[in-house]
Amino acid sequence: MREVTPKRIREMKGKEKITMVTAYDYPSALLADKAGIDIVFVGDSLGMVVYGDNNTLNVTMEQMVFHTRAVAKAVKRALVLADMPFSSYEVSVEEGVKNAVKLIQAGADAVKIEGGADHEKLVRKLVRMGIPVMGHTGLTPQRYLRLGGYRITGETEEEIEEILRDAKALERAGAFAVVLEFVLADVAKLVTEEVSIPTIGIGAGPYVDGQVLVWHDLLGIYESSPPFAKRYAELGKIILDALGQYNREVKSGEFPGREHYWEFMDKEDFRRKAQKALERLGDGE
Ligand SMILES: Nc1nc(=O)c2c([nH]1)NC[C@@H]1CN(c3ccc(C(=O)N[C@@H](CCC(=O)O)C(=O)O)cc3)CN21
Ligand SMILES: CC(C)C(=O)C(=O)O
Ligand SMILES: [Mg+2]
Repeated sequence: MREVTPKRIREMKGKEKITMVTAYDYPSALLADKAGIDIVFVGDSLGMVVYGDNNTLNVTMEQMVFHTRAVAKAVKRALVLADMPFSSYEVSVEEGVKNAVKLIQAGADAVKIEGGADHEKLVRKLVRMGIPVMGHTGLTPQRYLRLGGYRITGETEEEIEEILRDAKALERAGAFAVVLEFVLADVAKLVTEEVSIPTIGIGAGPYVDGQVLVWHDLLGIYESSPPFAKRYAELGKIILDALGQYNREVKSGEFPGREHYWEFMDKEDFRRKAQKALERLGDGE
């Protein structure tokens, strides 16, 4: 059992802000855990930032299982959370349960689903069988086609009602937290006051119980980050500079330098051995 548990996350509401960041591979997860992040999250955003799609709809259970395994091997302290991908839980509660189990068996401590009120039965079932669940409302990227793109939510009475209904349904069904994505800050504040479980915002302002960002946005290695993401570094630029320098040094002969290769000290010794080796090859023909 890792140090940060769903119970601990629940207890942080109103006391200490919850930090969450995505990670999709072993070295990244190692760093996120070392930095003291509370929740290391294998998001289905990997379909976009790792696999190059322009939405998250093609992400498969197989991909989520493989990336979750790599991340779970690295994390010692943080809670490991895995996204349920599009179509892995909508068809039936049975299928949702089977797929959630696959992510848990890959090393996740909890799973996240998009929506709330529509999945109350699934959430209740998972929680009763011992799988902690995080919900997700506001902008739900798996509804990309119906939404016609990614935009802010919570502007109309109907949307505010829908977001509140989702959050309350998740609370009732036993979810341990809920993500509020791209929600007007006033609405996120209202939801945070209305439910007893922590709210974790992304593009939802400061009046929430925690924040989540996508790895590639935070570190500056993705060209089309959402407008609400803060870039804490420009790793893309650093990587580009390093690769450019490598390319130039190989072309010019500067790399490999003397410290990066090994050679015979005694050239006569080498000449004799090489001669023997060449002769033996000749015999075999
Ligand atoms: N790299 C990355 N970061 C994210 O935060 C993220 C993903 N990917 N993929 C899954 C979802 C999708 N999210 C997004 C993506 C784009 C916008 C965005 O750029 N909105 C624009 C308008 C875009 C449009 O017109 O389609 C805006 O200015 O509001 C918002 C949320 C958040 N999530
Ligand atoms: C944007 C976050 C909350 C997410 O669901 C993801 O990264 O997949
Ligand atoms: Mg997601």
